[in-house]
Amino acid sequence: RCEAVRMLLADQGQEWKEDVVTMDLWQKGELKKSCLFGQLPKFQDGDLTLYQSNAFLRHLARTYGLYGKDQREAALLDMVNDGVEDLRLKYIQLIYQNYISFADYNLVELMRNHLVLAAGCLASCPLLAAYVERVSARPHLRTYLESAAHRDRPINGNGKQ
Ligand SMILES: N[C@@H](CCC(=O)N[C@@H](CS)C(=O)NCC(=O)O)C(=O)O
Repeated sequence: RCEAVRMLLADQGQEWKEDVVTMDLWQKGELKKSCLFGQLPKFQDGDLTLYQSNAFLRHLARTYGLYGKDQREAALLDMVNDGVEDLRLKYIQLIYQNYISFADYNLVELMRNHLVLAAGCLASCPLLAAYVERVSARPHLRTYLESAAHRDRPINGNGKQ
């Protein structure tokens, strides 16, 4: 949420000071209570305190002349920035809530079965091989895949593998 602000400031030749909040401190709850919407980031410019990262960007855009040349351009820039926010919300959903679907488990299971038959069978498909590795390395899944419950279970009903 802060990186676009850092990028804007860096590109405008500005310096800034950061107070990095650790998870331990945040989980104590006192800081959260002090935040206007119960969330970070918080931005301070002199005696002006802001919450909401898009408000930081707009404030800096007004400060550094990055908000278009007139009200019409400002309206168009708001529209674009709101579109970026919509995209960011989808990205956040992907990363924090919907990172893997049921189809991934199904595909990875089938690919792993092929690897049992022929360990090098994905060698000519490096993206697919890396994907299977990546999904298989998810901590809970990895624990299960390495367990006897998984390793010792026959894959095919006719015993071939
Ligand atoms: N709309 C807010 C979203 C802020 C936000 O999602 N903050 C998260 C961290 S990126 C947060 O404080 N999470 C901890 C919590 O909600 O307790 C913004 O753009 O600044």
